[in-house]
Amino acid sequence: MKIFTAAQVRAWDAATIDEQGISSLDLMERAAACCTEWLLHHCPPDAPFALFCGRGNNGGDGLAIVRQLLAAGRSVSVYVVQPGRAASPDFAANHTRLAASGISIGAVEEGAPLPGIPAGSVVVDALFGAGLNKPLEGVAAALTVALNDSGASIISIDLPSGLFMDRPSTTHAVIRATHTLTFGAPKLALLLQENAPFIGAVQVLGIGLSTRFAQETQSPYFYLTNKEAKARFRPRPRFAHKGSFGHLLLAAGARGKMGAALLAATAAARGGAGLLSCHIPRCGELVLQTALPEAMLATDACEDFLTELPADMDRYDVVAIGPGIGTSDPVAELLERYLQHSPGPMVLDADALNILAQHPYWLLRLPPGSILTPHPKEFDRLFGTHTSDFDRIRTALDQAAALKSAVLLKGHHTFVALPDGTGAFNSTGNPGMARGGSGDVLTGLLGALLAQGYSAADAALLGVYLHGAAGDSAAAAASAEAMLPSDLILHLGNAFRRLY
Ligand SMILES: NC(=O)C1=CN([C@@H]2O[C@H](COP(=O)(O)OP(=O)(O)OC[C@H]3O[C@@H](n4cnc5c(N)ncnc54)[C@H](O)[C@@H]3O)[C@@H](O)[C@H]2O)[C@@H](O)CC1
Ligand SMILES: Nc1ncnc2c1ncn2[C@@H]1O[C@H](COP(=O)(O)OP(=O)(O)O)[C@@H](O)[C@H]1O
Ligand SMILES: [K+]
Repeated sequence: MKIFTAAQVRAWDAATIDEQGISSLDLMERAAACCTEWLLHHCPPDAPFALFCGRGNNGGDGLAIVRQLLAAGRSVSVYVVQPGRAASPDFAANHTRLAASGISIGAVEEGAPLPGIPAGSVVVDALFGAGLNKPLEGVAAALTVALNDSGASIISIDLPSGLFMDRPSTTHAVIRATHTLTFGAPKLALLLQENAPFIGAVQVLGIGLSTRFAQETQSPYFYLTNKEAKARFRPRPRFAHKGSFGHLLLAAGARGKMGAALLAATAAARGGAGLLSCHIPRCGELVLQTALPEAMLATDACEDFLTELPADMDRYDVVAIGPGIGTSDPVAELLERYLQHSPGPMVLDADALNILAQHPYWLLRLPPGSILTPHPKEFDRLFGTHTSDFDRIRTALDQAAALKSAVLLKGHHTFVALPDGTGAFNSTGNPGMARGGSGDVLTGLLGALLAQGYSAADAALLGVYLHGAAGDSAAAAASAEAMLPSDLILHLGNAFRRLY
C-alpha cells in the first residue's frame, strides 16, 4: 500500500471526483459517513459528542458528521473555530445544511472563553487535516491545549489537528488523539515514532478513492502489509536439500550475553537456513550445543568473547554479527576482519553497529546486499544525531543507496530503507516486542533469509514483516504483557503460514 504526500492526497481526491463523476461535496459526505459509522460502533452508546470544526474541508467533514450523528439520534454539540474567517465551499455548503436543521452552532472566538466539555463526552477533532500550512496559533492552539487537558477521548478526523503530514510537528500544539480516523491510506506522519503522543490508534477508512490513481502514482514510501510480504515469499521447492538454503555463520555472544547468541541462533534455525554455524566464545559451547543441537559451532579460542576469524570462511554464504558481542578492542578488531573477509552479504546488529559508530569508514567495506538493523539510538550513533524521524528516514534512504544495502530503523512501524531509493513501514508487531532480545531474534531471521538467497531488499522486508507477525501471534497466545522474545521464535511458524 503506497503512502502519499499531502499534494498527492489532494490529487487523489481530485482524481476520484473526476473518475467517479461525483462532486467534492459527495466525497465529503462519503468520508463523513465512514467516520459516523465508526463513531457509532466504537463510542459508548450514551456518550454525548462534542465536535470542533475548522473552516476548511476537515471542518466540512465535521459538520457532515454532526448532521449524520443527529440523524442517528445522538446528542451532539458543535463549535466552529473563528467563524468569521473565509470558509471552503464544501464547508459552507455543509454549514447551510446543518443550520437549516435548527441546531445551535457554537463559536470559538479569539479572546472569548473556551467552551466547557461535559463529562463523558467524546470529542471529535475536525479543526485541520491535510491542509494545515502553519503551526496552530491563537485560539486554535489554546483550544487544542484545552482539549488535550480535558481528559476526554478525542477522535481526530483524518489527522490530529496541528500535525503536519510531511514535516515535523513536535515543537507546537497538536491534538493528542485517542484514535485517528484517516482516509484512504496511512500517512507518513502517522507512522513515525516521534508522533506517537498525538496519533493514538490509527484506523484507515476506505472511502472509495480511485484505485487507478493509487496504482499509477509513484511514491517512495509504502506500507508493508501481508500483500507486499506475500509477493516476495518463495515457498521451499519440493526437491530441495539442505544445500539449497545456504550456510549462515552467526557471530554472537560473550560471557553473560550468551542468551543473545542463543536467541539469534534459534531464530536463524527456524528462519529456514539450510546450515547454521555459530561463532561463539568457549563459555557458550555447552549452552548452545544443549539448547540448539541443530547448530554447528565454530568456537573461539577465547573463553569470554570473540577474538579470531573462524577457519575456512569460504564455507559460509552469509555472516550475521552483533548480538551480545560487546565493544572491546579485540572484538572491534575482529569485526574489521569480518568486514574484510566475509564471503557474502552480512547482517550487522547491536554491538557490531556500536563498533562501526566508532569507525564509520569501515562501512565502506560492507559487502553490497547487506542489512543494517539499528534502533533509533544505534542509528544516531552510526549516522549522526538527527532531530526528527523525517530526517532519519531520509538518511536511511541515502545510506541504503550508498551502501547498496538495506538499512532499518527499528520501532513500532520499523522503516526498511531499500537500495533502490524506496522505503517501507512495517504493519505488523506490537509493544509486547519491546523487550531485550527481540532484536536478536530479528538478526537471526534476517541472516537465515539472506542465506536462502533472498536479496537484501526482499530479506529485510520479509524478515521485518515475519518478525512482527510472529510477535502478533505470540501476543495473541500469551498477551503483550507476558510474551517473551523466545516466543517470537516459537510463533515464526504461524507467521510463515500467513504467507502461504
Ligand atoms: N478534497 C476532498 O474532496 C476531500 C477532503 N477531505 C477532508 O479535507 C481535508 C483537507 O481539507 P482542506 O484542504 O480544506 O484543509 P483543512 O481543512 O485541513 O484546513 C485548511 C484550511 O485552514 C487554513 N489553515 C491551515 N493551517 C492553518 C493554521 N495553522 N491556522 C489557521 N488556519 C490554517 C488553510 O488556509 C485552509 O483554509 C482532509 O484532511 C479531509 O479531512 C475529505 O472530506 C475527503 C474528501
Ligand atoms: N512497540 C513495538 N511495536 C512493534 N515492534 C516493536 C515494538 N517495540 C520493539 N519492537 C521490535 O522489537 C525489536 C527490538 O529490537 P532492539 O531494540 O534491537 O532490542 P534488543 O536488541 O534488545 O532485542 C525491533 O525489531 C522492534 O521493531
Ligand atoms: K483533524
